[in-house]
Amino acid sequence: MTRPKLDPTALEEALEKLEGWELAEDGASIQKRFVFADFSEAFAFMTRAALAAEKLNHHPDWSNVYKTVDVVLSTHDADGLTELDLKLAAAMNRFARI
Ligand SMILES: C[C@H](O)[C@H](O)[C@H]1CNC2=NC(N)=NC(=O)C2=N1
Repeated sequence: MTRPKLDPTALEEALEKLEGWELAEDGASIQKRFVFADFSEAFAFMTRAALAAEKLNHHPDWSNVYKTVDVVLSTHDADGLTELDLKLAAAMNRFARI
């Protein structure tokens, strides 16, 4: 099911509450760099995030180098940002704090 794109005001408000997330240069995705204590912590985060992504049927574009995970979220089906990106971003912030 494709969700509607967020309007710019709703997006701005949501981003204020999502610590560390910012609008990417393309304006159609949000991004955050997570830096962990070591690779093991980074990979544990990715495992949790991957399970949450599967549950939401909404998947991150991400890369991992050692203890750093760079994440870009967008809704490819909608060519932009939807509620699903905010949900996954919030879940990732929770997992990064465990
Ligand atoms: C067919 C399947 O439901 C879709 O391709 C889903 C899968 N995961 C997805 N993930 C993301 N980030 N955006 C999508 O549009 C998307 N679509």
